[in-house]
Amino acid sequence: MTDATHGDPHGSDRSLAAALHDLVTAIEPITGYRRVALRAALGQILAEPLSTPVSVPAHDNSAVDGYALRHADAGHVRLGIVGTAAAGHPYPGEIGPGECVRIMTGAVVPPDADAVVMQERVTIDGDVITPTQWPAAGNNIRRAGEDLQAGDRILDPGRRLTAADLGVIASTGRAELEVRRPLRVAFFSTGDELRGVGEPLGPGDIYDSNRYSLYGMLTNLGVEVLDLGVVKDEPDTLAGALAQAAHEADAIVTSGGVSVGDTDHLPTLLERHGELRFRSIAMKPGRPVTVGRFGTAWYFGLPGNPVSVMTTFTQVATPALRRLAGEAPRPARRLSVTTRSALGKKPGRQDFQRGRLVEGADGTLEVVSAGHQGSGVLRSMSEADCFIVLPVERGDVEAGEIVEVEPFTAPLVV
Ligand SMILES: Nc1nc2c(c(=O)[nH]1)N[C@H]1C(S)=C(S)[C@@H](COP(=O)(O)OP(=O)(O)OC[C@H]3O[C@@H](n4cnc5c(N)ncnc54)[C@H](O)[C@@H]3O)O[C@H]1N2
Ligand code: MOO
Repeated sequence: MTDATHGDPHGSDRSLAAALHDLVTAIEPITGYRRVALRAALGQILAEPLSTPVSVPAHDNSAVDGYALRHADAGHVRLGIVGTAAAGHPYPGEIGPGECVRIMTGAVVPPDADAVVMQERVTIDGDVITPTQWPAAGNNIRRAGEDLQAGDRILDPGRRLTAADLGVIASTGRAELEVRRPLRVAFFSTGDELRGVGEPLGPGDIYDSNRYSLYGMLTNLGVEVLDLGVVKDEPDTLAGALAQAAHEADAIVTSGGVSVGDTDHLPTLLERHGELRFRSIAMKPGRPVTVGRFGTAWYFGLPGNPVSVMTTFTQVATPALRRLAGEAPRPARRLSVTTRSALGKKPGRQDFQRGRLVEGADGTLEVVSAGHQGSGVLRSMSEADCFIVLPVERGDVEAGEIVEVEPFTAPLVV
């Protein structure tokens, strides 16, 4: 058959950046909010501005175990210990000239003291110390409010809360907060060749790996997942699965069936029963990525090749799902590093090659290729820790050239 018969839906590929900009602009975040206990907010999206009613720390306190003293006493050889301050047990009295207070890390610094000497810097004789090295005024004192000042805005709505955020919020005494309801994402694999793990394979069959990598990426994104299994390459069956998914979820992610073969029905179904926004991007792998809407649900049709699924999920679906979930924009972090490997590249598409960051001879970061770059070689993803992002117009890259990398991230660790 000729091109005239088939046409070329990829003929005028758009850049990923332009397509994403239009897509993210078109997406309105879901609504729906709930009040949750602090721990339940981990990985959820904050829906209110958070300010702190208290300063953190609340008081000037000691950074070390030692002795709180008056800096004006710097000439004194000997200081009498008049009391003790421990965390949670402030010293209630006053400190006069030539006096000091035994103080533990975290204890409130008595109002008369203006420096703390570490206990390793004194000699002790009964109730008397002799500093062997005088601290400068203010030394070893953590000032009230040096972390947060009462009234400070600490977090903005749209933030997906991390472990560090939970700690910061707890430090202000807050027990409950308002978060957005989680995004609900239905996903399924398409393909007559697919078998579930644990099943025997017939001739030409393969195991459905995409539903596992998708499950992992969706879960790491912090959304609620609805696994609709494997759907046959049959238009009515696919239309039924899409209708069910659109009914039950805010977004649908599928793998396979978006290219131009006789069993690739999804773009046509989207045109007929939904709204097709685009079905091709100048990216590799993942060119036939297909995006649109079914009913009220946003639809992401990821090309079936296992590496294409993971690449288009991170580069296309992730920013869109984040926006839909109500998360504030978070541009991918890219770094310029030297490539130790030569990289094959044809001009025409933006490449997302798989790489591994390594330490160069002078301690700087370098990247090596994660091996065979075929879009079916999933091992290259699992061995990689970054994408090597090569611009559309670039050709081959020689070892020693500077390239951009995008490290894979574990979003909820800190
Ligand atoms: N004539 C053309 N053919 C192809 C083009 C093109 O432009 N013109 N584009 C190629 C590109 S690029 C890609 S990517 C693929 C995408 O194809 P589909 O999305 O239609 O995916 P399938 O054909 O269904 O599958 C592709 C490949 O991946 C395997 N697969 C599918 N699902 C799974 C799964 N759940 N787990 C593991 N492996 C899966 C499938 O068996 C195929 O080998 O189209 C090119 N063709
Ligand atoms: O875009 Mo396809 O993903 O090159 O294999």
